[in-house]
Amino acid sequence: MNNHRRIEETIAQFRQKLRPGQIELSQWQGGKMAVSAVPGSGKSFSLAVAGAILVCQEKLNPNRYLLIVTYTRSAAASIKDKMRTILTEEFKMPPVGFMVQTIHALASSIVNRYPFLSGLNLETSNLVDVSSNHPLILETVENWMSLHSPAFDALLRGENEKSFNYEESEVLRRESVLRTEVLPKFTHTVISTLKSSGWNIDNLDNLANLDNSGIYPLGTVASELYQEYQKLIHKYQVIDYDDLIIGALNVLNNEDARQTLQQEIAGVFEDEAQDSTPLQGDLISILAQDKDCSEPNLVRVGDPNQAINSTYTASDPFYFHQFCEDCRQKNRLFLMEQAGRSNENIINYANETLAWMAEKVEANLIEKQEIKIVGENDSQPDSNPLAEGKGVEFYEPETFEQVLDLMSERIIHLFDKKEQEINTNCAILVRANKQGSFIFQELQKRLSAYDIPLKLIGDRISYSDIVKDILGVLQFIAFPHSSKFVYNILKILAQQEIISNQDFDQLSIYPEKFLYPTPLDDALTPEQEKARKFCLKFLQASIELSSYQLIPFICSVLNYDQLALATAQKLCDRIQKENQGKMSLKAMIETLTNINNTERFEGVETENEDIYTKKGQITIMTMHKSKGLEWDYVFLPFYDKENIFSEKKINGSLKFLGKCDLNDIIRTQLRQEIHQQRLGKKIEPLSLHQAHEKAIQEKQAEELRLLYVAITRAKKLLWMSKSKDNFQNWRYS
Ligand SMILES: Nc1ncnc2c1ncn2[C@@H]1O[C@H](COP(=O)(O)OP(=O)(O)OP(=O)(O)O)[C@@H](O)[C@H]1O
Repeated sequence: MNNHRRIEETIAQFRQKLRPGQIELSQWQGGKMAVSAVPGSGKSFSLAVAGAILVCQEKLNPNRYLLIVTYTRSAAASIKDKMRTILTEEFKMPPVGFMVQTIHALASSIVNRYPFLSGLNLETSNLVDVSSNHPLILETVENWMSLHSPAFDALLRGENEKSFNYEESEVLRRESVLRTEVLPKFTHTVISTLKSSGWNIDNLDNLANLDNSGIYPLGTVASELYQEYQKLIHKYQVIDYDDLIIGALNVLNNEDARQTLQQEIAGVFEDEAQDSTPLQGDLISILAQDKDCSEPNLVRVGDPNQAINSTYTASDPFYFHQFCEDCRQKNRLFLMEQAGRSNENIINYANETLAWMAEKVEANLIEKQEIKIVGENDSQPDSNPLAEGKGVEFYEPETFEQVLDLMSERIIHLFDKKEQEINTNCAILVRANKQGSFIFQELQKRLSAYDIPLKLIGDRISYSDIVKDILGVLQFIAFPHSSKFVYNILKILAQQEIISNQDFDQLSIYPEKFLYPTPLDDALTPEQEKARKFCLKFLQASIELSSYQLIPFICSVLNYDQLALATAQKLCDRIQKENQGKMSLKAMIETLTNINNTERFEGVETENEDIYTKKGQITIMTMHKSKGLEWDYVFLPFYDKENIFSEKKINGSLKFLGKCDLNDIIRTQLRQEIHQQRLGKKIEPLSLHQAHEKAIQEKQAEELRLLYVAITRAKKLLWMSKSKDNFQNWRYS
């Protein structure tokens, strides 16, 4: 049989295994296509199959290849692996003619190829991963506050400006709240929303439009913060992740470079398209453009109901939604509705819950979709498996203690059978990390007589967090009279769950009073006293221990796990090396500040996703982390759909700003402006009240989508419970 016929036959065999939606994807030959898919329908699986078919049919090669773009490294690795296997084992072809990259790896390869056109210099600049507590953001806030702009004064005066009389301790308190709690998040939102949409620093004046919409000139605040941030980016010669995308787009402004890249790229497939930002969408659209065709060779695959990062990152499902609408009008929208992951009862429950969710929030925030079971001859092994018990179990005992008892009993029953221990896996999914550590401790006690491995996946194991924590403690030791450093250390202790979350602004305004109160000062509460004792413990250690022992001591107080301790040890070695063996407090702070400000950190990731889903193991992790994964049994012990609609309480220290969360307001207002600009429409900016209402809806919808993601991870059993004394206040922590 000749090679061509063999390939055609293999393609035909593959297509027989595909489901509706997957087939159309595998038949794609050019132009725009949108695929909206339900959870577990095989998005990554079919992208890999369709990709391999295209590579073989079009004889793609390193000079003209298919580009597949994803948003996480693990997804990229998994698709790459699948495509290699299909090409080599099924098609007996070399694994070439395609490239799978995360969007940032793609941007960086373009910038590296055309450094002069990008406007960036990756050789001399460090790449920084900016979050709201990154030093660049904190310095931006600090610099802006020291400008004393009228916009800052408006925030300081707060909602009831007439009753504010600039009394010293209240000014200090409000400044501290703005500096530590409000402005870092606000700044991060502004920067990431504006930069990721390509809002140029030259047209910041347009932001003043927003100022008509409420008591605070938020547009002016946003514009001033953006300028301060950009000054720092240039001062420190660093590049953030949005700069990378902007750099790649700069390259594509050059006609020669653009045409070269477009000629190389036969088409672009995008996975998880609901997670993209406007400029990321622009980048792939331009790369996918074919010179002979009016529209790009672009396939975007996603699930609008799995958009779970859009209220705290710049990713915005609005654009995938628009793309789908555009394709729908041209009959180029396809649905992947069949999913073989879960038992039918779980699927029915997920569908009912989604329909209920769609009723609860505004249209477009929840996509009405229905998961269908796969056909009889489906090729997925053990598709829509038999249920364990009823498949869906729901408990509502009086107390959370009873929830823990019920959950332990169920787990013991499930894992008691020897065979199952090896062949099945299980996850307990929680909303917040500290719920996870609490459950972990409680289950350890209850399951101690059984040999059932429990694995707690925490979120705080990244290298950059460790650097920040140690630096924060050392800065406090060096400057215990600084309100800022006292505040930081209290935050670090609370994050590590060593002390409880309290009003840290109040404690840190006058550090001396807090650390060394006199009998005339107000007595501290037991929780405040505990926080004070930990601070003093660090100060005491700095006197009693040698500087070589200080970092290990800090790590032991912060309860670091083995992985974090190993990282801390590496840091000590690095500090020693950079300071010719000297480990003075000053040297440690300088080195760590430098690392923290300018370096890009790869977390210490010895863990890959396989350890989350290991057979015979019970994994405890957040719902956010569970996206893309699946387990035989899934437990949701904090399940409470109604609770999502209870209004989030405003922290007492923030009350002077009114009922609205300024971070949510600015995100909503900016997004509306950006959406309008992109659609070429112009409407009045949202008022403060409208933006507040809209932000609440968006947050609730995202909480619902998160719950939907968690529900759809289960294959054979979905176990849910809510107790009358549920930990309501844990939900948003
Ligand atoms: N046509 C098919 N034939 C055989 N197996 C399939 C088929 N489609 C999907 N699968 C299998 O279904 C499972 C789920 O696929 P995949 O992980 O790609 O789903 P997904 O849509 O990305 O899920 P999620 O949205 O929940 O992340 C995988 O084990 C995959 O191999």
